[in-house]
Amino acid sequence: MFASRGLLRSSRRLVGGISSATRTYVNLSKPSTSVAVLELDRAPVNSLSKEMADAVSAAIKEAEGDDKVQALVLKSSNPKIFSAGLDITEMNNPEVERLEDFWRSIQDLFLTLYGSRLSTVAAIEGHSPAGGCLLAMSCDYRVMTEGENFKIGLNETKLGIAAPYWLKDLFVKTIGNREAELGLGLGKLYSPSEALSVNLIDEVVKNEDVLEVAMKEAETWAKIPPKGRVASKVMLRSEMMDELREKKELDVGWFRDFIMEEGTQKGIDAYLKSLGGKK
Ligand SMILES: CCCC/C=C/CC(=O)SCCNC(=O)CCNC(=O)[C@H](O)C(C)(C)COP(=O)(O)OP(=O)(O)OC[C@H]1O[C@@H](n2cnc3c(N)ncnc32)[C@H](O)[C@@H]1OP(=O)(O)O
Repeated sequence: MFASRGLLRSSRRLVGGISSATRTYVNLSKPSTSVAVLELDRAPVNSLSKEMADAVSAAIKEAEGDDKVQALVLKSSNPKIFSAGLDITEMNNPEVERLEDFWRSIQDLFLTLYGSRLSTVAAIEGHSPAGGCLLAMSCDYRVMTEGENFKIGLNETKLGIAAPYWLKDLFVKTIGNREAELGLGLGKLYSPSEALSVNLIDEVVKNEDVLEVAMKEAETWAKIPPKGRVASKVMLRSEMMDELREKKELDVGWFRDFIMEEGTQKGIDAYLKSLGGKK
């Protein structure tokens, strides 16, 4: 067994170039010469606030800055929650300017992770709804921990919102049009075995094995000569990324208008209150 926590702690270093408040949201380590590990670490549920999204993007770029690193494992500090997706409080009664900046940070995170020169392996520990599923789908390979109560998928419609067009495109690319119609329309959250059966993930493993399996997979990808590997990734992914780069501000406007609608706000407010039954 890979001694994940000890190893991460011993090789942990801080991400440079970002504020000290932001640093606390991610841990970047390099347990082997060619593989870096990026741990999401924003309690309680690794939700993606603007600062969290910026921290993850910065950490990916930092890992890319090391020429020896060819692969990255994305994991969680919480064994039951990979990421609860976007921080819903960012969309609840927001200041317009902050809301727009938040969305730009989410777009940038997607472009950074999906377009990384590194081979990326998601070690999906537990729940991974919505934006969590976006992180996982942006990777090259997905390993998820077993446990039929864990869920992954795009449940946006259940919050009364819609996934942006580029997330819909990524979903279609990953699981095909028909399954995406069902998944998006119903806001379906898949158990690990269901997710495997529709190719949303690539492997289901025991909780205690997830990092070891993800590391092994990352080492396999890291051994592929980077020139051809990266060129293939660019061929497969650049069209979608170019389109988003071109339409970034249009997409910001769509997001802002959608979120600021009174009906959307009512839905988000009710959903947030229902979470944990505490708010
Ligand atoms: C047009 C717009 C397109 C925008 C696209 C949006 C994509 C998104 O990502 S929207 C976010 C969707 N995410 C979810 O629906 C997940 C919601 N969370 C959960 O289902 C559960 O929290 C969980 C299954 C992940 C974990 O369950 P658990 O029982 O362990 O924890 P909870 O008691 O529910 O939560 C603990 C704590 O955390 C707060 N919280 C949970 N998720 C979020 C979140 N996404 N953003 C902000 N805050 C979140 C929850 O309210 C609890 O807070 P309190 O302890 O203060 O009550």
